Amino acid sequence: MATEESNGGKNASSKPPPEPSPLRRAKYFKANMRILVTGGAGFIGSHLVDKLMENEENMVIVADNYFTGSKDNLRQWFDHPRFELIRHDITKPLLVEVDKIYHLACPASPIFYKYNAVKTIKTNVIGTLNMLDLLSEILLTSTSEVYGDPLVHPQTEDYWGNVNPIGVRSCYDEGKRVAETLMFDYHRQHGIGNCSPSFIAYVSARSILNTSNWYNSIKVPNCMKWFNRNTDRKIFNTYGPRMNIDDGRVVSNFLAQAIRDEPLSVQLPGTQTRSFCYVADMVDGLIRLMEGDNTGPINIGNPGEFTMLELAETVKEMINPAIEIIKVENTPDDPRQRKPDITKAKELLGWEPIIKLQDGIPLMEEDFRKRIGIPRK
Ligand SMILES: NC(=O)c1ccc[n+]([C@@H]2O[C@H](COP(=O)([O-])OP(=O)(O)OC[C@H]3O[C@@H](n4cnc5c(N)ncnc54)[C@H](O)[C@@H]3O)[C@@H](O)[C@H]2O)c1
Ligand SMILES: O=c1ccn([C@@H]2O[C@H](COP(=O)(O)OP(=O)(O)O[C@H]3OC[C@@H](O)[C@H](O)[C@H]3O)[C@@H](O)[C@H]2O)c(=O)[nH]1
Repeated sequence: MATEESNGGKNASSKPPPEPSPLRRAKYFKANMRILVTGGAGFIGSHLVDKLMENEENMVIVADNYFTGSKDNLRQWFDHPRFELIRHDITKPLLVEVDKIYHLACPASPIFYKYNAVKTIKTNVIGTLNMLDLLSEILLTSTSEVYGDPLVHPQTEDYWGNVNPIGVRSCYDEGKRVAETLMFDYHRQHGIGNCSPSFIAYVSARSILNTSNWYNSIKVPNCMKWFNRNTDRKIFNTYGPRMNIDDGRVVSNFLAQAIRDEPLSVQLPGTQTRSFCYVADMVDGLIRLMEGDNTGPINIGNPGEFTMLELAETVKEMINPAIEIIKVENTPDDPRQRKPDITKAKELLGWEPIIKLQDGIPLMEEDFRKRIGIPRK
């Protein structure tokens, strides 16, 4: 240890401050904004990664357990020096130092989220806690399902919803509601305002000290508060290329059925409505929210509203006019209507969707035909 004596009697404080390391000027040191995308191997996540990778200042880390996602969706980035892929289940803590988190990990198709309901709710609750404990700016992709079977139409962000807490969909919609609560409790308790880059050293220190136990056992210093600008976004039904062909959601089901010459299965009564947003519009909205100063929640979705029968007619007309439309049993608690009020997104983010359903379906059809292996006749 340097003493006054070993310093030749000089007071250490009279020394000039050390020069910053020359590494600070190195390309990757100064340029990169480290961004974690949980669920980045999934449908929306992989499109988000593509967009984030376009910015040379971003280093993108994906954490995914591949339950509904696939490495194939990220193949184009495997050897890229600004990209990392980690097989990781977010119900377990993850030690990474990042500046921003897009927190998407969660099965989104009703078939898959009901398959292991306990795991789904753990992903939403424990997984979100684990991500919040990284003390970074974080954006949660919540869902229009938090409005349940809505009694307010179209849905505004201040509507509290009409959700069955013990139904088969609860693992997802109640799970996301708890995730939203956690986001806002962390925000109120530990965080206000924007991320300040000058405090990055504290983020680094955290991962050495280990995450949640350390975090829970100390009084969070004021500087930590700057990191926790949590943003919450309620996503409405999204569609586009790279959806799992057997995903089970309505647009992917109808497209795959139409391409395979199978009848379109409209679940009863067929008059229930949804609003469909093309994935590129969705990704644009997510990035705008993260880059802006708003906390949310903010609805992101396309307000164009269709009954499922109308959707089936549209797909039939555009892809395969010869196929039949049949009615099949529905599942419990299916919301009867859903349409976002996007006034807040327009005013605060300058965002609104630009791709109409009629323009988005052919883009998705092209991708599905390639993967199913049935070209257009
Ligand atoms: N697509 C939509 O219409 C829609 C609508 C509302 C909200 N959202 C939300 O957007 C997000 C992405 O949806 P998507 O349509 O891309 O779904 P997706 O199923 O294609 O992607 C989810 C990804 O999360 C991963 N994942 C699931 N559980 C995980 C866990 N425990 N640990 C790590 N990774 C895990 C999956 O493997 C997958 O890659 C989800 O949070 C979903 O709730 C989607
Ligand atoms: O083959 C099908 C599949 C679904 N449907 C109907 O289509 C409607 C939409 O069903 P989906 O399974 O695509 O999606 P849901 O709107 O029920 O849930 C979705 O909501 C938003 C997101 O959080 C999730 O992506 C998903 O949970 C429902 O009314 C369903 O009954 C059909 O008519 N036929």
